[in-house]
Amino acid sequence: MMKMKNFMDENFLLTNETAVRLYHEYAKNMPIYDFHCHLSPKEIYENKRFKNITEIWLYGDHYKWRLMRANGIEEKYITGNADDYDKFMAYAKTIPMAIGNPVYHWTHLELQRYFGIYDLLNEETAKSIWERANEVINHDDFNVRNIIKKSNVKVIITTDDPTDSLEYHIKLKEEKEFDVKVLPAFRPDKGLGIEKEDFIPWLKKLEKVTGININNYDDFLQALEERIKFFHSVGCRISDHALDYVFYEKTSKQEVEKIFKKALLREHLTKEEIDSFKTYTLIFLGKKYAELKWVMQLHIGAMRNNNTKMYKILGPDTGYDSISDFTIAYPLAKLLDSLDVEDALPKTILYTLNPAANYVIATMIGNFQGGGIIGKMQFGTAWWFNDNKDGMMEQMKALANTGLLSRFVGMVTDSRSFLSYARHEYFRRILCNLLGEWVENGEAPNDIGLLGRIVQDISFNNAKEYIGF
Ligand SMILES: O=C(O)[C@@H](O)[C@H](O)[C@H](O)C(=O)CO
Repeated sequence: MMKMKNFMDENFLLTNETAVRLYHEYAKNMPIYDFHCHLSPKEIYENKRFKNITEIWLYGDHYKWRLMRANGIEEKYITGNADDYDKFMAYAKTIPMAIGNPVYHWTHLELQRYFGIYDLLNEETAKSIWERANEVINHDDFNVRNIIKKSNVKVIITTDDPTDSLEYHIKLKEEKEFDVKVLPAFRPDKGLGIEKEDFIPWLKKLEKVTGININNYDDFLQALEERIKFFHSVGCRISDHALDYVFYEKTSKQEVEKIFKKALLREHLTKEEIDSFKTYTLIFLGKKYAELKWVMQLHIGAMRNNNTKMYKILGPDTGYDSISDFTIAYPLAKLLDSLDVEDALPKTILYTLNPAANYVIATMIGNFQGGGIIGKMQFGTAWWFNDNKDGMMEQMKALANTGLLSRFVGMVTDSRSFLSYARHEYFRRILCNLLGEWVENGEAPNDIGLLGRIVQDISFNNAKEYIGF
């Protein structure tokens, strides 16, 4: 008779002795290097406190919002004006129905790690958990900076528009007593969105922060370069691009200059013109990133804001995105090759939202490794709809089957919630179990020292070496 494992105990997700050793002896106490998230540097600087568990959990997390909607919860209890206790009760009603979803695990991991609560969250336990969690939250020492330090986070890299003042990154950098590095990532999506309604208004913001009047494409590139230099001066060493589809159009600067002029006049642009602008501009930026030894992140394959009605009410990043199924291999190879052929391809992390493209990405990075840089090209961690047990396993197995899992820069929270650092624990448990299974099946040597080093490298060391700081 097989012995049933206890629910989410100290060996959660660890199914063999080697995995248990790898997690508890090597992974568990490694610090966190979270190089992609959407946390507010302002809230870190101001050392934000929270009024209750609803504010922490439900004010910004569209992962939870999607589950609540699927459970028939009315929007007023999700993003609407219901009171916080009623929102929490609605969430407590949803969680028991979310078994199998990573949010079910994350919810209970966060209750355990940050509140010492080991009960299951459901309608019966909700009132008690609300009271006990809020009692912890109401303590003076329950603030953003202590959450970060308790989570053993050493580096946080946020997601920042080129026109951002980076005011709070600069203020945090000047503070010596808070030894966690909070650094910006250069995310110029709005600068590549020439087809979007907010492109011209965004150019006005770019003009304002740079003092450069943008009357032509050269002015535009000069302004972008100014902001890259500014971000670099504040400690930025990484960029980030959301490529909802992968574009590539062979073009010339002269062609793009004409396209840019048309955009300034708000004239219609063809798909070919839009993609020519995006291609040339991304290649320009990639060269700048390479010059500064920055990392370039490409988040590929999201299909965003699919619900028109709700987008008009709630705006972007509110749980109405999904996976697109554009083919990416050819344009992505041409984009990367256009940089590589000029020895201007920066260290690059490729994320795919479509897991069907896992092996496209895993094999693509092998086309451009080299330059004496360990893991120059990276297959980014299972992203968004894939940051679950299956998705993480599949991404790591694809990487292992085609490249070097040992050189992987590992997990990111990619979150808007300060309690999401439990996702690193979740990932590390899955990683240790994967390696442990290989050992127990005789597919990997029982060399706990070697495997332990690989686990610690993937958990922290590789990202630190790859990005810096
Ligand atoms: O950076 C992105 O494009 C995504 O991470 C996006 O922000 C999404 O809302 C998210 O946070 C997924 O976890």
